[in-house]
Amino acid sequence: MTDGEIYKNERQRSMKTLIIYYSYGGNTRRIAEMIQKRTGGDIAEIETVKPYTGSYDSVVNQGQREVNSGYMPEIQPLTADVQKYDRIILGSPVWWYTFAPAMKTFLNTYDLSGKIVYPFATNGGWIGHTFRDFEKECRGADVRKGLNVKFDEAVLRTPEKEIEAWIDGIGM
Ligand SMILES: Cc1cc2nc3c(=O)[nH]c(=O)nc-3n(C[C@H](O)[C@H](O)[C@H](O)COP(=O)(O)O)c2cc1C
Repeated sequence: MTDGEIYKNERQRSMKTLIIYYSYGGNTRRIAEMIQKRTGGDIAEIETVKPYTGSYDSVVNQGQREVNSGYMPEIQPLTADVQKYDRIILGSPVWWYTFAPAMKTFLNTYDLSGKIVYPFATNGGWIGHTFRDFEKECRGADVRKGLNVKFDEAVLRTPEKEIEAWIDGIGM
């Protein structure tokens, strides 16, 4: 290894990483916890002040209205101090081809400039413009290649090996 490579590795190891996720049905939480187990990073959940209630179909319809209008639901204050971390792993379900409105609120409330961001999105196979939107909304951050995690309802379809390879690429 060259001195430059050693320096880079050391720097990467000393960086502090926070996993931040929103999950309505539990799929994104499952992946966030998988990442947390493998990396030992800290973890924080984005929660809306007013929970989504009613049937799945009514939430799907409400989500469509919210995404189309750019609505940002109020969220609880995050339990972690984002400013203490150099790297942020951001997870959201895909809602109508982008991240969930609660993630939009988060990105418009917290400043991620100067940080390295690794996004992941769970979805049923229609990711749309989710990763482009992460790049746009994480203003001033260095947004790295995202991970697309496919589920059929609660059944994980993306091979765990693929998820693990992405996590290992973060280099913690
Ligand atoms: C409001 C709503 C909109 C959704 N829109 C999409 C979509 O555009 N594309 C897609 O592939 N899946 C879509 N889904 C499915 C979810 O992205 C998928 O089930 C995800 O894994 C759920 O994550 P969670 O359990 O963490 O909430 C939608 C689900 C909901 C509730």
